Amino acid sequence: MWRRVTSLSPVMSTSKPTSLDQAASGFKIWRSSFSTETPTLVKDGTTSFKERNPFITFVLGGPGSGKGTQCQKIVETFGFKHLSAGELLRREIESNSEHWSQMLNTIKEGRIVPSEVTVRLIQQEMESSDSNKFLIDGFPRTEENRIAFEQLIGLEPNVVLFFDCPEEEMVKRVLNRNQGRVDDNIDTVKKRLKVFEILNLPVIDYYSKRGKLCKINAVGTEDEIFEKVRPIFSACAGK
Ligand SMILES: Nc1ncnc2c1ncn2[C@@H]1O[C@H](COP(=O)(O)OP(=O)(O)OP(=O)(O)O)[C@@H](O)[C@H]1O
Ligand SMILES: O=c1ccn([C@@H]2O[C@H](COP(=O)(O)O)[C@@H](O)[C@H]2O)c(=O)[nH]1
Ligand SMILES: [Mg+2]
Repeated sequence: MWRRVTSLSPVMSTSKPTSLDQAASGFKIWRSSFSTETPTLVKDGTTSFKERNPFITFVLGGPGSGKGTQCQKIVETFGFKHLSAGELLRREIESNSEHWSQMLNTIKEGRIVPSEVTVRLIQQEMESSDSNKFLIDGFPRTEENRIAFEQLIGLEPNVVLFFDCPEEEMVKRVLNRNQGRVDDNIDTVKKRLKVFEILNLPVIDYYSKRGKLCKINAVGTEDEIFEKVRPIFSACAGK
């Protein structure tokens, strides 16, 4: 059972990534079910997921920066499998899965769902996919997310895209999105922007230092932005 342990504001003043992430979710996690050992991840009885040597792209950026829009174009042009972490969580909520109400509240408040939950959902989707090229959109949101992915999946991303967009533009896009999302309102957007700045920017910084970051100016039309994305994948796809 998840239990509310803190409010958002004290979270913002602490600097420890692990407790930050847990507190950002607003819930205590059932740590007992969390193993840090790399699982065998056997897909068909013979090949582990890791042995498939998948090409993994993390797609990061603030709320409304255009991650989903650009992922769609990458899928159409380069045939990747698109996994939106937020979408996977929304699907869990819609299917009334265990903890759906905690997930819904977390999303309404712009906080972060525990890593274990999100990584398991991503893992299931990757393992059951026929594709070997993945766009993981909106994940990792925190340093703890990043570490949990590396430990559970046993892999790092090949490339990390970062859609860099001014806050004013992101707010405008989110408020005009009109897709009925519970977090597309000004109060939640303000919280999501804060969470992005405090928890997600350190992840972006980490990948920048590892030489994996492709920073893209996300201002312009959707097509203009895609023309900056295209060369990143053309190099490996021959298109
Ligand atoms: N370059 C652009 N110019 C104007 N509007 C855009 C652009 N790219 C996307 N949009 C629109 O902005 C909204 C947000 O885009 P999108 O859903 O792709 O963002 P996102 O980064 O996935 O956001 P979130 O993190 O909230 O899921 C959508 O309504 C989309 O149609
Ligand atoms: O790894 C993740 C991804 C998302 N969330 C929660 O979902 C919402 C919406 O995510 P989008 O990527 O914008 O669709 C996000 O604000 C978080 O509350 C998450 O917890 N962990
Ligand atoms: Mg999105």
